Amino acid sequence: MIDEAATDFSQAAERSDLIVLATPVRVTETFIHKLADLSLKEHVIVTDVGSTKMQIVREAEQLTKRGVTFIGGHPMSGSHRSGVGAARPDLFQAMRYVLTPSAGTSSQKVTVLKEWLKGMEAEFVELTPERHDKLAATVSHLPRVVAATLVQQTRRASSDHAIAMELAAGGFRDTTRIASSNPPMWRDILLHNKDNILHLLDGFQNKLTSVEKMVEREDSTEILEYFQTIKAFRDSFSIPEQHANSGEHELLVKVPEGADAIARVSAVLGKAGINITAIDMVDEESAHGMLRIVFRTEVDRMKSIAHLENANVTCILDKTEKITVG
Ligand SMILES: NC(=O)C1=CN([C@@H]2O[C@H](COP(=O)(O)OP(=O)(O)OC[C@H]3O[C@@H](n4cnc5c(N)ncnc54)[C@H](O)[C@@H]3O)[C@@H](O)[C@H]2O)C=CC1
Ligand SMILES: O=C(O)C(=O)Cc1ccc(O)cc1
Repeated sequence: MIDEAATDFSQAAERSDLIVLATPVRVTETFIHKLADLSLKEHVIVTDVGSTKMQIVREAEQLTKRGVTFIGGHPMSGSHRSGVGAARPDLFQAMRYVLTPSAGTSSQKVTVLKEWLKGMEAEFVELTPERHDKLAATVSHLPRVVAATLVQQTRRASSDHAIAMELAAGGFRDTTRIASSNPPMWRDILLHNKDNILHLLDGFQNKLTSVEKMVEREDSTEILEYFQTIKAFRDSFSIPEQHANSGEHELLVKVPEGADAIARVSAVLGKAGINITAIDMVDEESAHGMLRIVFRTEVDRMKSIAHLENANVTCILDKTEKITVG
């Protein structure tokens, strides 16, 4: 993935034709600030992939004032995972990629940037930073807060009833996957998009209150209408599914402390000719680490369970699988 690495940001930036800032959004602001003091190449394009745009584009005005082209960007795809291990060649395929060129940005520079990014096979869409932040708050930022709060609520039940999480089914998993997202990244997003998020939270709380009231009233007609109207809207659009996001072909394996789990499990699956999309430890701090293996297909996942069963690997598959290996 990396042909040549550099540890000195300033030196690398001054040699670059394209600079893509891919850090948490508040860190991105500090890098933009640093770039403003450097002697960048005349034709350089600076862009970013941050989940918020207004504050970043505002910060980048110091670059534009110096004649440096900055075009804000936000690929609308990713996952709850972070780090290079979460990368996939098709992660952005057919997904929307928002660009926020300013009024003064030359369309030729936008074309050059799209040319650089074309290998991602994303669908570009141009928005103002304001519109982007408002819409991102609705479809991405508020859902994170809701998922996190849902998990927080469930945590209380699980501390009173150990069996609670064993009862959680696919619905809980689908609704809360994003609660496992990268905390520093989301802290920064909430702080950057504060006003839009606060506004939505206000509306959301009102909606919860209406649900509360109709349940209190035991208003069966209203409750039915509520679910019907929402279902009709949700069924009216489809969201392209990325395997990396679905979590459907994911296997969680509990491994004992100190085990060279990744190597051993990879060896078994490699010998069986099963491709692994990603493999990593998800709970390195607990005595029993949790190994997450992501497969491209459900067939690969099922085959893997069988191969792990047959192999002498001392690990216990996640409780929901009810299978013991070794
Ligand atoms: N994860 C996702 O699904 C998506 C993320 N984004 C945005 O992309 C950006 C990057 O997110 P990810 O790639 O997911 O995160 P990541 O955690 O995988 O990568 C962030 C990188 O920033 C580096 N970093 C953090 N603080 C730093 C600092 N002070 N100085 C230098 N480097 C620092 C980290 O070492 C890491 O390599 C964020 O702005 C996020 O809002 C946009 C679309 C999707
Ligand atoms: O995990 C998911 O499904 C996502 O929605 C990924 C994502 C995270 C942050 C963004 O700014 C855009 C997309």
